[in-house]
Amino acid sequence: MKFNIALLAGDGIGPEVIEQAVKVSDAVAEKFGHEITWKPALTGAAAIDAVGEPYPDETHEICASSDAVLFGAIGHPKFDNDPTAPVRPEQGLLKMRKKLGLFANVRPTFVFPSLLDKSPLKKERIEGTDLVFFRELTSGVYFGEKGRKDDGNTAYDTNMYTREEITRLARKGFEAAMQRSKKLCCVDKANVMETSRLWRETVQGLEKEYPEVTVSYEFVDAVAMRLVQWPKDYDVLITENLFGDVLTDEASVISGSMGLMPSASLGTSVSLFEPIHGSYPQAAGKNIANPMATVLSAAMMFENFNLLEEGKVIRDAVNKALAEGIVTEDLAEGGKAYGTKEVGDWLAANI
Ligand SMILES: NC(=O)c1ccc[n+]([C@@H]2O[C@H](COP(=O)([O-])OP(=O)(O)OC[C@H]3O[C@@H](n4cnc5c(N)ncnc54)[C@H](O)[C@@H]3O)[C@@H](O)[C@H]2O)c1
Ligand SMILES: CC(C)[C@H](C(=O)O)[C@@H](O)C(=O)O
Ligand SMILES: [Mg+2]
Repeated sequence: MKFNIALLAGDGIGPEVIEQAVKVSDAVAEKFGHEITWKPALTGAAAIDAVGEPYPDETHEICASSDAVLFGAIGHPKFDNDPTAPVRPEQGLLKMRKKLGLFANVRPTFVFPSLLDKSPLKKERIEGTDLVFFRELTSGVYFGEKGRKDDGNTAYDTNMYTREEITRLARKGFEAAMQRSKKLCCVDKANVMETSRLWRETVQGLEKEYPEVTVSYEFVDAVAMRLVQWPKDYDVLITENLFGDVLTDEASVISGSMGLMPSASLGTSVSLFEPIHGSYPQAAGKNIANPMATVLSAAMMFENFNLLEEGKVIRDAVNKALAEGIVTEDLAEGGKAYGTKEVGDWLAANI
């Protein structure tokens, strides 16, 4: 098959981890006889520096006309440390998600057998964990009205959801649950928030369409605790934008590192694949960031094209690297730490 893939490297470690994912994807393409044409485009702080805005129209055109988007990470301390900056890299990410209609962010959490003993969590608690978050990605408090009043001394962000936005995300969760263990957890704060009560009401209304799926409704604060205490109790979780953002970073402790967590953002047209981590500015240019989250995002990209064997060879290579200790410093624990590039080279050579 022939693919055009938009390549948005972004900031910080973005270009370094993207380079490895490209290398590994090219190795997969060569092995299976595919042809990938990469379409690099600007985003994040790099785009602000170059053209004054974080998601330029030209980048959008490239994304919208490609078969998929592979995204690194955006964000730079010069913006993080300046709350008054009028334009921010993160605005580009949100604009991109909205304009591409990427309403469902799929964030799997699973354990790697060779890392079980390295987790700060007890092995018997996490062994066998295999859960997936469906995080709503284009609405909620991220996109509601926000601003300042009282001469700048009062700030507000509005959380807002429509029944339709909840329904389309929840359906993705129900459908995934049907393919898995038929267990769905709706994570909300319905004891306090009206938006969460609409989530609960809407999901309850969908239950009759999926009679085989057992649905539980849990408050987000309790899930934050139970997720690391009894992760195996969960299978498919659906939740709003902000709760999903927070809980999925927390879930990275179960897998072993932020540098291992991939995601797929799905919507109405093109799909996007990105690690859940950020631009990790402390590591930028040092060749120490773990590229596996981005490499595994590329695996999700192949799988989304229904190229399951292609996805599997990437996963097998990552598992082999972890088992053989070909890891970056986040997983080295005093042992030998390989560079970002060396891990990428190893993975590509083992495809
Ligand atoms: N999707 C995105 O592009 C995205 C996501 C999150 C944060 N950000 C941005 O990134 C910048 C930094 O944010 P942050 O420090 O809160 O989050 P971060 O995810 O960049 O880093 C948090 C921590 O996670 C670990 N980590 C992250 N990626 C890693 C990797 N590939 N290998 C090894 N360890 C890794 C590191 O310990 C790091 O200190 C900010 O500007 C933020 O807005 C962007
Ligand atoms: C950078 C930020 C806007 C983004 C989010 O909150 O969605 C990030 O944390 C993520 O998880 O992709
Ligand atoms: Mg996040």
